[in-house]
Amino acid sequence: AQSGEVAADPQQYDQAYLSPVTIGNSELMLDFDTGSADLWAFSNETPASQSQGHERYDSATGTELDGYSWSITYGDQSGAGGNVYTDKVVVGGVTATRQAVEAATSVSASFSQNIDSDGLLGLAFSSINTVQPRQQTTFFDTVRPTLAKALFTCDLRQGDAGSYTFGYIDSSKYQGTVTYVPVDDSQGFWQFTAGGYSVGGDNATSGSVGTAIADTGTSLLYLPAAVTKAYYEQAGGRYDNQQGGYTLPCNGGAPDFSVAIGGKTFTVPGSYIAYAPLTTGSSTCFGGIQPDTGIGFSIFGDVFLKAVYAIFDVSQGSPRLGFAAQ
Ligand SMILES: N#Cc1c(N)n[nH]c1N1CCCC1
Repeated sequence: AQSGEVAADPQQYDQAYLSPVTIGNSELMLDFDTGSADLWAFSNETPASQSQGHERYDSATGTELDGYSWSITYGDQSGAGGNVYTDKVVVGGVTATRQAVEAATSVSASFSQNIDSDGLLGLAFSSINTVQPRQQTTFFDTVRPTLAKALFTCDLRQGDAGSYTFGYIDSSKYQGTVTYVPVDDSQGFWQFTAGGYSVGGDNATSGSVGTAIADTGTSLLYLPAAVTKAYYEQAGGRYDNQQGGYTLPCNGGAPDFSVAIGGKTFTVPGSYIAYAPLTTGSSTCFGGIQPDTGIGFSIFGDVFLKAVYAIFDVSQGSPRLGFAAQ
């Protein structure tokens, strides 16, 4: 049975985390994304004008799936599309011998400009993979029958290298016990229900967050508008229409944010919520908590995930998420 571990290296401000993946004879840095289900890469088929500075997958090592294509648009309106091959993919020593690899023939500007990232490795459910005419499986779903345990874990850190593991839980990476909650995979996401919250450690947990997804591909923590408003009232923040979100002082006074999941409380340090200065040297920061208005559910992105050890587990038949304090 296979198991393995791969580093998750943070980009500036922990905007995304990138991990080394070998595809055929190419080694690329991919953004592991539990919020999508396509494994795609810059490739020899991506126009040079769009791929300056990126490592590229050389599809010569793959077997083309004739007549297959893919096209994806993310919530931030970025996107990519192209052709499909099968090839050998290795992540932290875990090998998928015939993994669907989606070679980009076109990528949107934000992908071209982010030269650290050579593509994405989707870890949501394969039901939302975009390959046509026949949907393909994610790397996790491809290797799952060969794994020691049918799960992967995520240990993201603030401003430091974290890791993903496949096939095993590393108990040295968390403190205390793991709290598991059921996952509703009907929309293809790692969707769960979050409970009451509190700001700044005041134990009067109020309200309830509700339906949420665990999404490593999203930088911030998107919460219901009322919860977000309550946080910034205590944090001394304000909604800045020009910035398109809440901002707050960078000065280290931001209160912690706590949320109950499975009856256990998990806390995001205030320092994670003073996310990044509006511009270099500014004493006003863009907030790491933003309203989830229009999304349809809350998104527990990297701002939350780097405060916990997360276990994405399908070993029990129906899927579940495990959280433990880091
Ligand atoms: N928007 C968005 C988004 C998301 N909710 N999960 N992953 C995302 N992206 C991965 C690369 C670009 C955006």
